[in-house]
Amino acid sequence: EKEHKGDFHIEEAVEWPGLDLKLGQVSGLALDPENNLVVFHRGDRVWDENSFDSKFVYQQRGLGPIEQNTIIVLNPSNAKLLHSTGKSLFYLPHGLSVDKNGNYWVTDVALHQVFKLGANDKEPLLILGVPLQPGSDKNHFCQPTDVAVDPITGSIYVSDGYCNSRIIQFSPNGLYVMQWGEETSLGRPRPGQFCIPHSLALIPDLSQLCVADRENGRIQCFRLETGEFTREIKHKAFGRELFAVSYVPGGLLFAVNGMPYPGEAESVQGFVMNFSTGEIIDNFIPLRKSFEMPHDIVASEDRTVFVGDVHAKAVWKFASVENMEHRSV
Ligand SMILES: O=C(N[C@@H](O)C(=O)O)c1ccccc1
Repeated sequence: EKEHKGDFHIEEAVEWPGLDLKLGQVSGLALDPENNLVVFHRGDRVWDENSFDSKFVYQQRGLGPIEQNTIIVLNPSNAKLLHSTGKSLFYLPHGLSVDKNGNYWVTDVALHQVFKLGANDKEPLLILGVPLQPGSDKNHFCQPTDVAVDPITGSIYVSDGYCNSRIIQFSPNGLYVMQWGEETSLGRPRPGQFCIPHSLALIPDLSQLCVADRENGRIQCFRLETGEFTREIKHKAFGRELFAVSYVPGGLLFAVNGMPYPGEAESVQGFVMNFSTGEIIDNFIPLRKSFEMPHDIVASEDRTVFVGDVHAKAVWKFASVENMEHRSV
């Protein structure tokens, strides 16, 4: 029995049939208001070293948008397909979140855009950014990675991105409000500096936004209203890269890291943390197959966790189990 603190322990739900869903690269996961699993995937398209030129301009626009439905909604127990949408809209899906009204919010790193889609609409309700044009002003993104909407204020937060180092806040109807963040300078990364802000976890009850600062291998959290830095969560066990974060009300923070660099000790895995102390209380890996590039993580209030992998093209489900010692008393 592996070491873990307290009585919280999760392990793969091996009855979940989501490992062979015949999806493309799985880039984003979210849970909708009915707690169904929403998956954002790339169909037959892949992001590889030929996808962009040195100025971050997408090189395969001649292929046209992905023909398959890139947003699919699954029953969280048996992975049955409930709904799908998002065909002929996207080139390289990346981030996904679902707002309290069930709208899908996504980012596309090839289009350098952010989209709001109604659950049953074909036409987007809102688009931010200029198609296929990278940039770093108020109207352009550069490979935006994720988007999150504050359920209380309706404010929109975008993590921008692979080739920018900032978080931008927009008003509920998409007007630029403010931004914060800067590139990591040489030496030790300082608060508010990013090296690929890669995933967002919005914490409405604490009015904070936490960011997976991917290549700095850390989580940084900020005040929603001001962008003021509140804290950093970083552990040696994360290794060099921290890919994604997800928060569940009640105070647990979930994360996944990256594959270890050659010779590095820290293995690729999921983490469960106590948000207020930042302490790791459990970690987890699949029983079936292995993490290759776990790219997004989403957790529900009953502590069910899903992890999507962009290289394994798989979605694992994890569930919390009673601690074995508990049962013996
Ligand atoms: O990080 C990369 N990709 C993943 O994050 C993703 O696929 O979202 C990547 C980096 C360099 C070249 C090609 C891909």
